[in-house]
Amino acid sequence: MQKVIFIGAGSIAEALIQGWVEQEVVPSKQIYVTNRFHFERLEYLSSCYGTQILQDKNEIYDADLIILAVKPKDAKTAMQSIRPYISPNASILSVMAGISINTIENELGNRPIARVMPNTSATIGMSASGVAFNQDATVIQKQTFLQMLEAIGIVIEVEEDKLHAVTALSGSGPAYLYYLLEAWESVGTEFGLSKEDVRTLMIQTIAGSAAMLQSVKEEPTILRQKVTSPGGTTEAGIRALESNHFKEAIFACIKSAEARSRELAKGV
Ligand SMILES: NC(=O)C1=CN([C@@H]2O[C@H](COP(=O)(O)OP(=O)(O)OC[C@H]3O[C@@H](n4cnc5c(N)ncnc54)[C@H](OP(=O)(O)O)[C@@H]3O)[C@@H](O)[C@H]2O)C=CC1
Ligand SMILES: O=C(O)[C@@H]1CCC=N1
Repeated sequence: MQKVIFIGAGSIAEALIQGWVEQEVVPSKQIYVTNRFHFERLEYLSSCYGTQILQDKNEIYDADLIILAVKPKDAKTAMQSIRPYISPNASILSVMAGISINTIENELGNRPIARVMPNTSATIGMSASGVAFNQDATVIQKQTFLQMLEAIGIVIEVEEDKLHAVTALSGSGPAYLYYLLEAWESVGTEFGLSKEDVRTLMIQTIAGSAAMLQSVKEEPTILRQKVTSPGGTTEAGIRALESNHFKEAIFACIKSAEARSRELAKGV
């Protein structure tokens, strides 16, 4: 990629920029960023990562790749604002939740489009991303998109409709784990442990459990059974989760997020 332009320079844009710059996927001098009002943010990104600030929309014309990274509610205005300046040769990578490939084609014309759902762990090369392509993306262009996404973590290709579920699971997923850690810290400190000690223990517990799932290839149910001694502490804990409707809460969480992604697609 010679010239990459981010339309929207918020949280996920920073995660992608940091991942791509550190993994040397795109040299920082070839990455341009723009926002609507928040120009200090553009200066912050330049100072941290060496990215360029888009000074004039005419600079969009020779971009090879446009990254759409604005909130879904701002999607149409953002696309309409760049439409007169995009060259027919530019490809699009959109990370906007819910915004369909069809909507992007209607606004920006038929061209290669990757609709991607990454997560903020892209910052450290650990994103879990889903991607769907439009029909204009050639095999070579898909490979290029996939290489960019593999540089910031793992990626799976899915049918576009399944991106709503990917968004609810892995797109939002880091927030659920951070929320869990917040709860563990609250209860751990009730027992007199320091917040720092609880954090140290539980971050390693999350990392160790994830590494076990990746390396030993056993079902989560089996791994759970290996922790759960009959009549022991884990059994008591799991029973409390069940009586407090843990599974129902998780189902409600993912289904609400998936439904919200579908609403965003309709502009609700
Ligand atoms: N955060 C996350 O974990 C993830 C987010 N996403 C998706 O990424 C998108 C961005 O999310 P996030 O980074 O969190 O949002 P942020 O609010 O952090 O960033 C959005 C940015 O878009 C800019 N913007 C808005 N309108 C325009 C416009 N017309 N032209 C140029 N820039 C504009 C805003 O600038 P200003 O402040 O100046 O208005 C802001 O900096 C969303 O669609 C979200 O669904 C996908 C995966 C994960
Ligand atoms: O909360 C959101 O809408 C975005 C999409 C996935 C993560 N953040």
